[in-house]
Amino acid sequence: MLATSALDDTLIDTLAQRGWVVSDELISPELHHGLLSSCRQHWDAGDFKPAAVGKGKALARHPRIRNDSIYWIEAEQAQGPVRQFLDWTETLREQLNRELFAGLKSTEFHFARYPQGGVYKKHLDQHKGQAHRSISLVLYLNQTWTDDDGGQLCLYATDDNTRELARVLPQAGRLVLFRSDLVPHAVLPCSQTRWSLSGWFRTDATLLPVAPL
Ligand SMILES: O=C(O)CCC(=O)C(=O)O
Ligand SMILES: [Fe+2]
Repeated sequence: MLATSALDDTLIDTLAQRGWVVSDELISPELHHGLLSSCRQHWDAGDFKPAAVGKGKALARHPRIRNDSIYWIEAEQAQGPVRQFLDWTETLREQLNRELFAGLKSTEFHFARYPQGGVYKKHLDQHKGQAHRSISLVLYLNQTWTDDDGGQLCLYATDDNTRELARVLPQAGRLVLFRSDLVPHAVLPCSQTRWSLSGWFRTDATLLPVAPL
């Protein structure tokens, strides 16, 4: 398998029609191992910060809503597996623009670490009144994960956010794409440290100087 693959027609159609899609085939084991190493190096270097919720003046830590820590990837300095991943997301952005929606202009990605007991309560990734985040991407990095470890990503219906559509186990190399504006989702409590790489395809070209989610 190549280190990374393009989305095939089925994945593209599913994303277009259903608003979310899961694939275990897009990122090679070598690449997600490399990303996990890089993620852990940033953790060991003390680069992660507790994640906040909200925006602008309302931005604050709410550990009962989410208690992960994140490290925003600096694209200009990215090397090795991170560079390879970011280059792939550029190809993906072009593919999504070509085959689905025009107008994805930029991306942003962070590593995330949920401690034991980590959660992220139900939310949408698009801030109210700000349509910049269009497609969300999550790639799971733990090498082993079983049902007993919890930490599933729960996806809910757009028209009824109490109706659960799927529970995605955060297994190594599994990648989820979903509409940031339409798919409510939550991270269920996990019982081992949970590592991931997540980010957004945006419809604006440059990031506003605000702290993201
Ligand atoms: O890690 C996940 O499964 C989802 C994380 C999430 O919802 C977010 O960072 O906005
Ligand atoms: Fe989210």
